[in-house]
Amino acid sequence: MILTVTLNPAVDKIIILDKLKLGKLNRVKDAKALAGGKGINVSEVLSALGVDNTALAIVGGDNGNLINNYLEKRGVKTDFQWSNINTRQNLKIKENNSNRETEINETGRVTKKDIKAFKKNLDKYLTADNTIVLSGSLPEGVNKDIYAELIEKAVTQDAKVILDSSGEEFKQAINKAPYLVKPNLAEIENLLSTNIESDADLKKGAEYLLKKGIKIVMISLGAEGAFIASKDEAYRLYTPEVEVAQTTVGAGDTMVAGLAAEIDKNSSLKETAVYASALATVFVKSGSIENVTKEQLNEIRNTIKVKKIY
Ligand SMILES: Nc1ncnc2c1ncn2[C@@H]1O[C@H](COP(=O)(O)OP(=O)(O)OP(=O)(O)O)[C@@H](O)[C@H]1O
Ligand SMILES: O=P(O)(O)OC[C@@]1(O)O[C@H](CO)[C@@H](O)[C@@H]1O
Repeated sequence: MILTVTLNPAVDKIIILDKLKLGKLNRVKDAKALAGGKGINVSEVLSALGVDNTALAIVGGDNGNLINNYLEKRGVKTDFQWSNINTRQNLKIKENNSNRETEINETGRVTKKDIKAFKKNLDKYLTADNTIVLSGSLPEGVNKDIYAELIEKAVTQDAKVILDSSGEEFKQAINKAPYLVKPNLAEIENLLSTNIESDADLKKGAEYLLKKGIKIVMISLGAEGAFIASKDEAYRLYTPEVEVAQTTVGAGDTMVAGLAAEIDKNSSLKETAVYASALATVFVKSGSIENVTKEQLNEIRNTIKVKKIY
């Protein structure tokens, strides 16, 4: 089974307007509030695909209730730790005239008690049969080594950990050898303090992570596609150009959902990468995975070009 962990979930408030006028009154064309946070998005995609999974998260207050109800309506299985602190709200501003997206994410906060209870609950899921997705930033009140600590525990139970994080917590976590990491370009550049401009640079970046004992490295490159590597093989994937239907927010999470689904099935590295890339691209093109048909997914899948690096 697949489990997703979101220590810092959010209500995503999406605001759509023609052009954002800073320092002026702006009237919005459309607005909606969705359940968000990276692991929760992964669970939503998996559930829409009919892949068995449970979303674990710390939630609280009215925003926690909104997330809970939203997921319940969509048939997403959850096992939430309830906090006395209201879950954060993240603002996403989409400008129709330019397609520019501006994200304003709150920090989020939990107590030591929330974390202790969450970890205790998570322990029961750490078994060899499970694939565990650790995703997103950490709220205030959580130590930066928490992902490292959770990976260390999962590894001793032979659970496979997929990690999508950044900053200090990412740096600490990679030393505990999660099964797969999915940095985007900025995250890997930041980790290595270098610019990545070529396939050779991508290969070097992936090698740095593989040497730590990580089995698979998937580097997502936005509209440019992705790069995947294990110690035995590596591929550069070129995805087709598509028009952004709504927003690219959540494209990375959709890719992680695809990776988790394929890894849980023990698919080949190439098939895993192609499926995850196709899913992310079809999400960008359609605005959601909910209404995507198998035919639409296959159409994108067949247009992805794959170059073998080694
Ligand atoms: N503009 C785009 N056009 C086509 N495909 C895209 C676009 N943006 C993202 N994708 C697809 O989604 C994948 C993940 O995107 P990206 O590298 O931006 O991840 P991310 O930064 O983790 O995303 P997120 O915005 O969810 O945090 C890409 O590898 C690609 O397959
Ligand atoms: O602040 P974090 O945890 O880094 O990212 C949170 C977030 O921006 O990521 C998701 C999209 O990937 C959104 O649902 C959510 O608002």
